[in-house]
Formats: sequence, structure tokens, C-alpha cells
Amino acid sequence: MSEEVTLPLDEVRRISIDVLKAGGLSDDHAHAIAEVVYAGQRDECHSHGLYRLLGCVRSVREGKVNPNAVPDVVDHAPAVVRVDAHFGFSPLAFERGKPMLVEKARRMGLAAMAINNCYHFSALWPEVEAISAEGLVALAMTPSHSWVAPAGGNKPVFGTNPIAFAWPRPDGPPFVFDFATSAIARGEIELHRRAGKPIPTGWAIDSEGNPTNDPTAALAGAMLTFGGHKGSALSAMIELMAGPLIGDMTSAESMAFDEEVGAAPCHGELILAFDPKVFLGADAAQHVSRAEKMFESIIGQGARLPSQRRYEARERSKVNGVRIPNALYDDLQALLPR
Ligand SMILES: NC(=O)C1=CN([C@@H]2O[C@H](COP(=O)(O)OP(=O)(O)OC[C@H]3O[C@@H](n4cnc5c(N)ncnc54)[C@H](OP(=O)(O)O)[C@@H]3O)[C@@H](O)[C@H]2O)C=CC1
Ligand SMILES: O=C([O-])C1=[NH+]CCC1
Repeated sequence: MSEEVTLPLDEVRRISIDVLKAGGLSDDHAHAIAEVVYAGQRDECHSHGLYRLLGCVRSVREGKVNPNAVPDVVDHAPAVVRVDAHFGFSPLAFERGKPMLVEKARRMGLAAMAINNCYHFSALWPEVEAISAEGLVALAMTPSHSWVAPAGGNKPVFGTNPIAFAWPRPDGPPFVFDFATSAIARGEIELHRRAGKPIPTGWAIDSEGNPTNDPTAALAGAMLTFGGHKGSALSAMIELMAGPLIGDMTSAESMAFDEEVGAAPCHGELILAFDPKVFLGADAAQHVSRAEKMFESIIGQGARLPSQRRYEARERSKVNGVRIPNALYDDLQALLPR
């Protein structure tokens, strides 16, 4: 018997919306969340695809998330948009704030959007990709829960703290990277646990501080930063810029706020948008073509660009649909109305 089920892309979106609505989320939230989950599964980013629906529904059931929250978009300063998510999930807050961020970036050259009081579970690349579709360069970052030990330590301080960047390209999809500043996203360790597979050395230590390949021990211990002290410093920067700078919680504060309920992390997010046309004026095309030379020199030697795998997966999924483990399919079916 196959251990995986194949779903056409339309079905991924339909299941997502149905599960979220059955879980009590408003129509607007269900659609906004479904789009990021759909995009994650389509691009074979399994740790932030359909699997995330389980955590979304659990977070609502635990009474933490406001499933009907209506985000408020505030014109805070000439180059700053604030969005108060009112303790709802972040995708709707991003969707509502993006037009003002884009408008400000086009006017000022550089603009920031601070999303506050949001429950955050999603990958960041759909957001930076959406901003780059407007011809802007984008950078996004967010804390999570304190699961990650600083380099040289063994007690969790940082979140898995992703950072994502997008650069629009003239003749194709943007250059995008998006990664946790931990060695890997926590969701990936959870997927290893669900599949009964060991994790590679270097991802985490157990609660005694010893290296571990056991995902359960890793989840109970501490995750490690990527690149040692370099990932650790970047992670600290994300705590600061998407935490105290925007008046929101650090990963440790978000963890305490959770009160061991196990909901999605609640905190802020910072998104920056730059308009190359304002920085470069009439010279924009010339400088963009120099950027293209850099991309060519990467690909030209057989190395790949970040996002290349994702764009290939996107095309594959359009033709073949997506494959998910039977166990995940069954868990999702169990959340649908009978
Ligand atoms: N909301 C939250 O709090 C959190 C969300 N996340 C999300 O988890 C996701 C996964 O993060 P993580 O586990 O760190 O992912 P990875 O360690 O797999 O890194 C992903 C990034 O690196 C690129 N990449 C991977 N391998 C290569 C390679 N050989 N050459 C060039 N580029 C490469 C990927 O491109 P490609 O996609 O093309 O493979 C992608 O941009 C992210 O989308 C992140 O936003 C993570 C932590 C917390
Ligand atoms: O995979 C991860 O590390 C997380 N995804 C959402 C919150 C943290």
C-alpha cells in the first residue's frame, strides 16, 4: 500500500479552506492562511505546507488565537506602516498592510511594515515574493519561540527566527532566499518525528546538552543555530528588530505568553521594502543588469540559486499535484466536518 497520497493543487486549496473554516476561522482568515499553506505545499516546502493546518486549528482550539480578528492598518510615519493583528494569524495582517507598504516604498524609496500582536506559523517567502512582484526589493524577519541555544551555550534563548529576501529580476521569477537562523526549521524536526526518522547531527542537542539524532529528544532539548556564532548573531538581530524595535515580544517572552499551551508563537514581524527606481532613477536598468551578471556567474558554474528548487517544484506540482503522507491526510480529514 502507498504511504503517500497524491492531491491535485485545487484540492490542496479546498482542504485548507475547509479545515480552517471547520476549525472556527473567519472566511477572511481561512482564505489568507490557505494561500500560504497552498503555496508551501505546491513548492514542496513540507515543513510549512498542509502540515501547518494542524497547528493552526490547535492554536484556535486552545483559545489563544482570535479567529475573527480584523487587522488594523495604521499610517504610522511617512515610511512606516503598522498593522495590529489583534491576536489573529499573520497572513491576513500582511495581506491588509501590503498595499500601504508598497505605496510608501514607492514614495520614500524605503519603507517598513511592523505587524504586531500576530500568531505566526508561516514561511516568509510568499510575502517577500509578493512584494518583489511589485518591482521592490524585500526583506522580512520574525522571531518565534525560544527553542534555540546561542552559539557556545546550551539553553534556548532564540526562536528559529527566519529571514527572507527577494530581489525582482527583469526576465523571470525573483531571486529569493528564506531560511531559519537555526540549523533547520523546527517544523522539519517535527516532520522527522512524525515519520520516525532520525535527524542529522548538528541540528540540536538533548536536554543534557549532548548532540542528538533523536527528534523527540531534540524537541525537548535545544536546537542549534546555523553557522555557529554567525547564525547566533543574526538570530539576535532578528529578536531585536522584530521584537523590541517594533514594541513586540522576543521569542522568550512569546514562549512565556504561550503558558505551555503549545499554540503558534505570538509576536511581531518586520518587513522592509526598497524601490530600486527611487535609489537609482534613470540608471536602474543598468544596475539591475549588473545584478544579473552575478546570478549568471553563480548558475554558470553549476551552483544553484536559492528558490530554484522551489520554482521547479512549483511547475512539477502544477502538472502532477502534490504528495503528502497518508498519516497527514488522515489527520486533516479528521478535522473536516463529518
Ligand atoms: N514563521 C516562523 O516563525 C518560521 C518559519 N520558518 C520557515 O521555514 C522554512 C524553511 O526554513 P529552513 O528549514 O531554514 O530551510 P532550509 O535550511 O532548507 O533553507 C531554505 C533556503 O535555502 C535555500 N537553499 C537550500 N539548499 C540550497 C542550495 N543547495 N543552494 C542554494 N540555496 C539553497 C532554499 O531554496 P529552495 O527553496 O529553492 O530550496 C531556501 O531559500 C522557511 O520558509 C522559513 O520561513 C522557519 C522558522 C520559523
Ligand atoms: O518551523 C519553525 O521553526 C516554525 N514555524 C512557525 C513557527 C516556528
